[in-house]
Order: sequence, then structure tokens, then C-alpha cells
Amino acid sequence: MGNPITMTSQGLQVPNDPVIPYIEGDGTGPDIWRASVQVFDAAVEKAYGGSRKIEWRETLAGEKAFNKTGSWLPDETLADFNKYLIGIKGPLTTPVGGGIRSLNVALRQMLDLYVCLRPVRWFTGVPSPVKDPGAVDMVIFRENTEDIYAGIEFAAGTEESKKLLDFLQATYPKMFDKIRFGTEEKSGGPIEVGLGIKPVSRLGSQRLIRSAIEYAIANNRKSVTLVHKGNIMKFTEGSFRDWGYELAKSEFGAVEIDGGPWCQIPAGKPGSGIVIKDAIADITLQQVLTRPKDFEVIATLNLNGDYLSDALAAQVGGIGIAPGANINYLTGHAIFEATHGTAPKYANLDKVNPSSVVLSGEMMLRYLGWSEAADLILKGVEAAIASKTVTYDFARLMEGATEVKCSEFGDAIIANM
Ligand SMILES: NC(=O)C1=CN([C@@H]2O[C@H](COP(=O)(O)OP(=O)(O)OC[C@H]3O[C@@H](n4cnc5c(N)ncnc54)[C@H](OP(=O)(O)O)[C@@H]3O)[C@@H](O)[C@H]2O)C=CC1
Ligand SMILES: O=C(O)CCC(=O)C(=O)O
Ligand SMILES: [Mg+2]
Repeated sequence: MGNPITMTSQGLQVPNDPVIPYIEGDGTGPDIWRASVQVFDAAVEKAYGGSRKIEWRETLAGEKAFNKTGSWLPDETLADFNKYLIGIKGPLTTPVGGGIRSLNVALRQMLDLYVCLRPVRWFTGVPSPVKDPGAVDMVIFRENTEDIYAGIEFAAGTEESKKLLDFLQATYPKMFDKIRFGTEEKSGGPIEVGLGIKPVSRLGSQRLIRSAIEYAIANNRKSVTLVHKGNIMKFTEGSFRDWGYELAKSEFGAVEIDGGPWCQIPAGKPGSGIVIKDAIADITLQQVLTRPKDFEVIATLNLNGDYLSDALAAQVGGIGIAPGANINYLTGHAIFEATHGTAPKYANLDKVNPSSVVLSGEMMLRYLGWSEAADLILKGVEAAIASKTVTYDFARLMEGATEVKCSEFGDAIIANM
């Protein structure tokens, strides 16, 4: 049966038999879930000898939901995550161009999971394209509810896009002039311009950056870097940076160093010594490679965070080992999920690396306060990799490795706990 996790003024209240909803996911999702859930159950059993147990509750989304109910994201699924607070999911397909909008993004927005937390660290022995992967130890805080992911888009040639173009022409003629092919005259025929809106708010930016600074304080990190493209997108990404510095000063007492805008939390305050700095997104993508030690906690907008998390994962072994969480620290709601997608060409082959979901589960157990079980998962993953018993993605880059299936890698983690 199990009991729901709740949130009170004292924080998360986790029973010994919490109900945790899960979505298997599309593509490789079911293979990965089968391997991962065994690892979670084994870790909890070994850590607590039967006094604690997760009651898994399947909840539907994606293709499985559509085939069973005719809805891609049934109301019951949202109700489950609302009621049980904390869940875990596999990847869900999003078609490119037309078709349904992202169900992954929809869940984050509907539950207001404003932090996308993606830690990036290297496990000894994992093959990497960089010389010193151990230098990569970063935690990305990606804003998860705003930016162009808000989904306010108008397809070229539609009545909606024409209306918006007409509005812009009438209200902001100078700006409208910058739309290169925005009139029939300029395009030499029908107007075909897709339009998108990028909302970025002070509240949305600051709650994300606050979480990043609080994380840096709680985890003894040395810096928080605000990553943005504020030189070009001045009033969205530029404001994100400005609001970040403003918050660092007003809430954490940071003071400017070297003439600003970088600032530092002074002696005598929690987090003393932490530097809050900023970097423009394009050079950041170079510098996380060339000077990874300069980056510890990164706070950034939705799209930058999406790009950065896959790029950084490559340095520590790829998205087969890149966990994540979507969290609202105020309500306690959280959905844990891998950084990768459905990898459809490998669906039902029992082949891919389950580590991203396994380590997302490790994050979930730690979030529940079940750190003994979380530690066992880390131990199992580390030892399985050290014994070079790995899935195809690592085996193809490792000398002397034994390639195992997705399910067998799960077994190897359990055997090494
Ligand atoms: N949160 C979510 O649910 C997400 C969903 N998606 C969706 O997934 C679909 C496919 O996206 P796509 O861009 O192809 O990206 P994917 O992440 O699904 O796959 C890209 C490549 O990454 C590697 N890879 C992915 N997962 C694993 C794994 N578990 N183990 C080892 N290697 C892995 C594979 O590389 P190789 O070919 O080298 O073996 C794979 O071909 C899209 O519909 C997209 O919208 C994407 C991201 C997140
Ligand atoms: O929703 C999707 O399909 C893609 C999401 C994604 O790439 C991500 O969250 O990293
Ligand atoms: Mg992504």
C-alpha cells in the first residue's frame, strides 16, 4: 500500500514505505527502468534490512499513456505527482517541428519544478575525450520554467503569426523593421516568418539563482557562475545576470570585488568566500573544456542549461552517465530523470547504459534523506566501472572491457554494493 511523502514547515516528511510514482519512458526507457528499479530496491533492502521499502506506483505518460488512454499526459499522472510529491521518470519522445509539445517540459511547468539540477562529475575509469576528466566537478542549476521553453511560438504563414507581425508593425515600427523578411515587399512573396517569445522574469531568475547560491553554501563550493548571453539578449539574459548579482548582494551580503560586477560573500556570513561571477555562454562552452576548475556551480537559463549539460556530460563519459532532477524546493515536488533522451535506435535491445537513471535515483534517495542507500548505489556504480564490466558506450572506448547488457550492468552494480 505505502504512504505519501508530505511537506510541512519542518521540511519533507518521508515514511518508511513511501509511494513513489514512476514513468517508464519511451524508446530505451523500459529497458533502463527494469535495470534501475532493481538497483534501487536492492540498495534500500541492503541499507535498511526491510525496515524501509519504496512502494512503486506506475503512472503513465508518452506512448504507453497514449496507447492505453488516448492521452499523452493523462490528468491522473499529474495528480499522482501532485499527491505523492516525489517521482522518477524515463525519457519521453518529443517530435521535431510539428506534433505534440514536450511532455518533459510540460511536467516541469505544470508542477513548477523551477530547478533543473544536473551534477557533472567523473567516476574513476570512465573513458573520456579530455586529458583530465577528474577536474570536472560542476553542478548545473538550469532555470526550468521560462525562456524559449515556455512554448510561445507562432508558425510561419499562420493567422496567429500574421496578427503578431501586424501588432509589431503598428506598435514598434522601428523594431519591426529589423525582421528581415517581415513584409511581402521584403520577402518578394508570402511572408513566412516563425516567431517565438522568450519570457525571463526577475522572480523566475532569482528563485533559481537563490537555490544555486544556497547549494554552494551547503556544499562548500567556491563559486557560482551566472552563464548568459546578455551581451546580445540584453533584457532577458542580461537581466538574468543583473538580477543574480542584485540577489547575491541583497540576500547573501555579497560585496563587489575588483571593481565589480563579480562579488564575494564576506567573512562572517554563511558561505563566506564564495565568489559570484558571470560568463557569456559562448566562451563558457570553451572554458568548461580548457579550465574546468574555474567552474563549480553554474546558474543559467533554460536553453543554455540544456546545451551545457549535454556538452559537459561528454567530458565525463557521455549522457549514459548524466543524472538529473527537476525540483521545486518550496513545495518539495521533484521529478528525477536522466539528461539523455529516448535513444530510439536502441529501444528493446537491452543495450544502453542505465547509469543516468540509476544515478538520478541515487539523487532521489539522497533528497529523501536515505543517504545510506544512496551511498550503496555510488559504491556499486564505482566498483562495476572499476571492474571494467560496462555497457557498449564505455566498452567501445575502454581497453580490456567486458561489454554487458543494460540489465547485466544493473546486476553488476548490485553485486558490487
Ligand atoms: N528528458 C527527456 O525525456 C528527454 C527527451 N529527449 C527526447 O529523446 C528523443 C531522442 O533524442 P536524441 O536527440 O536522439 O538524444 P538521445 O539522448 O535520445 O540520444 C542521442 C545519443 O546519445 C547516446 N545515448 C543516449 N542515451 C544513452 C544511454 N542511456 N546510454 C548510452 N548512450 C546513450 C546514444 O549515442 P550513440 O549513438 O553514440 O550510441 C544516442 O544515440 C527526442 O524525441 C528528444 O526530444 C531528449 C532529451 C531529454
Ligand atoms: O523534452 C525533450 O524532449 C527534450 C528535453 C531536453 O533535452 C532536456 O531536458 O535536456
Ligand atoms: Mg537536453
